[in-house]
Amino acid sequence: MASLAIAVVVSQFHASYVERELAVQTQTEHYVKAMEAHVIYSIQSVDLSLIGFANAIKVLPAKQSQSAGTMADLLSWKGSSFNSDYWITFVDPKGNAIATSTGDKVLGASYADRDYFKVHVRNTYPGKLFIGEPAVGKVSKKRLFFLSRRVESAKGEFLGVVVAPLNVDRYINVFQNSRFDSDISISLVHGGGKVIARVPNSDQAFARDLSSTALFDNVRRTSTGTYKTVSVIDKLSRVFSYRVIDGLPLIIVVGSNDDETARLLQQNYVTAGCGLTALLLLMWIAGIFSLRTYTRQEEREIRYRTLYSASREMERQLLDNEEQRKKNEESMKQAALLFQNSGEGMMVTDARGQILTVNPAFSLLSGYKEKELVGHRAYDLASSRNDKEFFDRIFECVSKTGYWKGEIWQKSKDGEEYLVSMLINTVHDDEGNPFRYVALLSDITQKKASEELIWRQANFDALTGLPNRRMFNEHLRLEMKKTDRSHLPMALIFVDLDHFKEVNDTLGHDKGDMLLKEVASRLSASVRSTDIVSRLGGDEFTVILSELHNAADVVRTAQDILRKMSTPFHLGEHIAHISSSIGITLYPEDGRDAETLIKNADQAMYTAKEQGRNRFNYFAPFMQEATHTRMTLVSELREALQRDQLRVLYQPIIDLSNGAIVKAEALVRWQHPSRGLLAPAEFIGLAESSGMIKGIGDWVFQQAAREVLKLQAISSPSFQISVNKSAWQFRDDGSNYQLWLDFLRQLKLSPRSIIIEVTENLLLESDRMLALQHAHMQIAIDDFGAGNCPVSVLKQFGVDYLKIAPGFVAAKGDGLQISEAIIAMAHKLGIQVVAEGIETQQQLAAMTAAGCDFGQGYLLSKPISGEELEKQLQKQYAPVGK
Ligand SMILES: Nc1nc2c(ncn2[C@@H]2O[C@H](COP(=O)(O)OP(=O)(O)OP(=O)(O)O)[C@@H](O)[C@H]2O)c(=O)[nH]1
Repeated sequence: MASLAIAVVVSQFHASYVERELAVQTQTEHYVKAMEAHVIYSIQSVDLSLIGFANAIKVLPAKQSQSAGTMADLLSWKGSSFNSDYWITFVDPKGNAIATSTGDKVLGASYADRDYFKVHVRNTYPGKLFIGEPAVGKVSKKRLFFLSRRVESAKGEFLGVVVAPLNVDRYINVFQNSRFDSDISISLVHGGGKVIARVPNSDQAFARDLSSTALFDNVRRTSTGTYKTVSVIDKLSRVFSYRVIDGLPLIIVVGSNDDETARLLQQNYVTAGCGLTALLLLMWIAGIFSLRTYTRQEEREIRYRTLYSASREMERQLLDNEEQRKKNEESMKQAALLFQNSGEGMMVTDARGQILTVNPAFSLLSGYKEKELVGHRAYDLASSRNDKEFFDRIFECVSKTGYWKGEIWQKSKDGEEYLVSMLINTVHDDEGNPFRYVALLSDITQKKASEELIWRQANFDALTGLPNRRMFNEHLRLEMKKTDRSHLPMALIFVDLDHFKEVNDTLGHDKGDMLLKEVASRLSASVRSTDIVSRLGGDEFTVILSELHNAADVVRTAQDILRKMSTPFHLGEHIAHISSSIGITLYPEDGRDAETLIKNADQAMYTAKEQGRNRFNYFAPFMQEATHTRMTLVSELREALQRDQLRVLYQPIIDLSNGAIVKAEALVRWQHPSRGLLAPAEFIGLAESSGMIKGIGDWVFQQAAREVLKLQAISSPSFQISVNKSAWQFRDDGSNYQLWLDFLRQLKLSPRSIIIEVTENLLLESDRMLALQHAHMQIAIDDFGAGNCPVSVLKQFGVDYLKIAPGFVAAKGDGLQISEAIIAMAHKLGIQVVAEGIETQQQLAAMTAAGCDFGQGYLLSKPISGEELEKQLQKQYAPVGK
């Protein structure tokens, strides 16, 4: 029983010993992990600053990276965030300290012999952090170890080394505070062998070389482990756990004093051997002891766990930090890459606006190389188009918000101005003062130009450059508002050219365009610079006379416009004579809104046309009625064709030699449901202006063709009907000639059955007349003598008939002589002549005597229906016997 009890006690104490040894090992391992986390964390945060500086120096212009002043500026910027644990020094390529973040005078101190400098000269750590051996600082006399990085220019040239000396006291304090047991030793050892920091005995241990101790025997075998040895520093036997920090030349070593374990074990064995008598007592004591041991162990266990979870937390933070560091490093690299390769121009200035650096895209944009710009004021690059107020506004905005975005005209090296969209951002120092301004620029000259073009096209008339209808509407509303404020009336003037289409018809569209341009400049010259001239379209212009002080100004302007429009227009080799009709309305007198004013001015203008053109008219309420009638008539005319209200009447044309009806002129009439039979003069103008003339013209042509078929059957195949074609129809694309010919072919009618009556002026539209001639339709010149057609043109176009204007036919004396001259001339040219408007026997006799070929007029016959004409022809051709 006793031996069993002893065996139980011994085995219990042995188990307790093993457990304790394991516990000591676990404890040291936890320490190692926790301390490692702390060291890595601290080194990485210092390294981030080094990377930041290396990158900042990299983008500095070459001259500045060698300037102690600039470097001191740059380092001192961050200086405030450093505590006394570390600082940063920039060492030039020769090893001389140039500047330091503490602002200390380090000039002259040479670090060329330091390992952390030499490795970077040899470039054995490209792009990597180097950790130098611990040493006492040359100037500070503190115990330090060193982190350093090589600094290169953007082109890879060696610019120097940034070094952060770290005060080892920082680690000593942390290690000291982490120890909850004075048995424990914690050391940070440099990979080269020298102790950086150790507790306890920090003074003795600093820079002590451990490269030939058991630690390095173990380290050379494996990067982490546990071993037992007597410390060379304090001569105590310890269980040491160590770990080489991943990727860094640093080793964390934690030792636990082994003496207490040995002593406990020995004591337990002796007690166990004291005999059976003491067994129960022993068991009781041992029970209490082991309870105490367990209690102590439990306490420790809790502390280990706490420490362990702290170390895990640190590990986690470390991982996060590592990620953050990588991200930061990456984003710094990307920022540098972006700066160099961005398509957008970038410029960095100091707080006073002096350029520090620009990127290649900026050089491309401005034409200046970086070195030509550094040190100059950013302001100097702006074009003189921007005035001082503009810059004042920018500075005010930047100083208030730190930010400005807008468009600004710049001037390139070769003097060319270009527009950029610019974004200015401020970089502040740690005290919140502006430190740098970063400007991003992109050239928007082209974009702006095309936007402007689009805007111009949308708002201005391409031919004259005047505001178009859209812009006019905007101006009108604005001017009305102005009037509301100033209480000075405004006049809206509509100007429409008289018979402008004849210019197009006779001289061609190009000359018409020239005339419109000239009209635009004459109108602009008739008004004040504050008045607005617009072109609404076609030959329709408007003038807004704003803020009128004197009502007489409107009349004066209208008269001036009338005079200027009736002054001959020199269009190349031609001279055109036109006039204009003007409508005037007043705001606010005649209408309160823009639509009403526009309608009023249009009505007044239309009345001026009706009253004989070349005049101006003020709007009066009765005009509304007239316009209303006109509008109604237009909509009724639209339906007239479908409702079969149009009629064609035929006025016989007599062969003056024998009195026979040999031809007829087709004349259209509108059988209006309430207004009776309307003559062409009452609706053809409307048909032309509303675009209905083509449909009506085609319909008349078809009616005439059908009728001539019947009339030829009754009389002779030579019977002809003439149809009038208005100038408007000739301006059409010409495709309807083909339709007409097709129609004649369908009816098996010769093209010669139809005569096309045109005015003299139309004859000048040569190509279309030739097309007609080609189609073998005959041509008659209507109202001959009223226009100014050169005789040579008649011959040139193979005109078949001249119709003498009724005015000459009716006239006696000179008028008769003119008719005789026309007849003689026509006959010489092989052209036959029709006398129009014969109303009396005398006129008939005179024309017959003058040798005129054909006659037409009320004396001979009024226009009659197709059936009536058929009857008359039947009578004329009835066999003589009947
Ligand atoms: N050359 C030219 N002609 C145009 C342009 N725009 C419209 N026109 C023509 O301008 C003419 C305007 O015709 P209207 O005002 O109806 O007729 P008008 O001959 O001036 O006769 P009234 O106004 O009744 O005196 C039409 O023949 C259009 O084809 C243009 O840009 N250039």
